[in-house]
Amino acid sequence: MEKCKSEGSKKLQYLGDKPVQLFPQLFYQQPRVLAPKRQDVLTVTPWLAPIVWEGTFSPEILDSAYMPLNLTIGVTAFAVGKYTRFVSRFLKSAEMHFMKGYRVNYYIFTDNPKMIPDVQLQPGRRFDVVHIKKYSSWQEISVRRMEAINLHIAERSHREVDYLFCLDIDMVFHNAWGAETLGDMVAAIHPGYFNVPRSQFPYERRSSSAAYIPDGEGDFYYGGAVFGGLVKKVYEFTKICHMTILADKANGIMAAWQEESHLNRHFLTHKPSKLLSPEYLWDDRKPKPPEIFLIRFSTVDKNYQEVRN
Ligand SMILES: CC(=O)N[C@H]1[C@@H](OP(=O)(O)OP(=O)(O)OC[C@H]2O[C@@H](n3ccc(=O)[nH]c3=O)[C@H](O)[C@@H]2O)O[C@H](CO)[C@H](O)[C@@H]1O
Ligand SMILES: [Mn+2]
Repeated sequence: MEKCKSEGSKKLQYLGDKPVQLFPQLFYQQPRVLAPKRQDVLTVTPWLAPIVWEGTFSPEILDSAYMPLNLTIGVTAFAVGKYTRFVSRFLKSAEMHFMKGYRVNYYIFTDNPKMIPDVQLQPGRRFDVVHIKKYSSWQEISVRRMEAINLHIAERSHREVDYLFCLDIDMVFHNAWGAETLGDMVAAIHPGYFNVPRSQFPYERRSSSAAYIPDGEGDFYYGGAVFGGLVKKVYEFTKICHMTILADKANGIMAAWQEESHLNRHFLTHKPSKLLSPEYLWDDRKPKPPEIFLIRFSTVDKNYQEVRN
């Protein structure tokens, strides 16, 4: 009661006659209804989710809307076994390009906290090491991320972040990744399949799997290395993916591309509200087509055999 009273007695300050500037003045080109910025790529899905491409958005306008919200953006990344070697490059490049000017919490999940390097972070940014067990196969390590992220959101990160991105660690940021990526539920188009008929998507094709997608269905092929959204949405999403993964496990099935197959199955019926173009999930081994103006986040070339054993 006392506390309420003393807070209630705070007076509003008189600020003089200066008009309060609700919207800071910004100068930018008028958007033109009949002159779309990109005509060479799809910029909106049939369910009206934007597809984010360089040239379609203004970082200044977006920052003027999102900065005042004082958001904290979370990142989960797993470094289990030999994948600890990727942490330093990942974090250093993220400090240069990922959500610059925003508060960021990195959550690095590992079986070996001693191997996580101490990377110098910008003010307002921090990282937490989350100790997890190591599963014996790389498939199990990859697929169990859904469960671990889901538990971590419930226990901790739901209180600490507004948005959460779940990223592969064998990746490097090369260019800006900003507020244009924020959305309720965000998926990324896989760099290997943006120009491929859906009959050739590597969806799980066995009807006995909970990740099954029959021929003739599907929108895009999304990568498992990048997804995110409002922390509550990511909680629900990871919960469902973990459940369908467990259902497969009970039947002795591992989907063709592990959790990526389950993610694709889920996004077929629960359409993401925003899509990231392959600028946000690239693969350095691929030649860059002219539609990709810049690469923001890309895989590190690695020796699969060596690093997974
Ligand atoms: C570009 C892209 O969409 N990549 C997906 C693709 O894999 P990748 O071939 O990129 O798989 P990967 O070897 O990078 O494994 C996925 C992630 O799991 C973690 N990890 C994996 C193994 C291990 O021993 N220790 C460890 O920490 C690590 O964070 C890694 O980045 O297929 C995988 C499932 O098969 C995932 O869906 C990846 O997201
Ligand atoms: Mn990867």
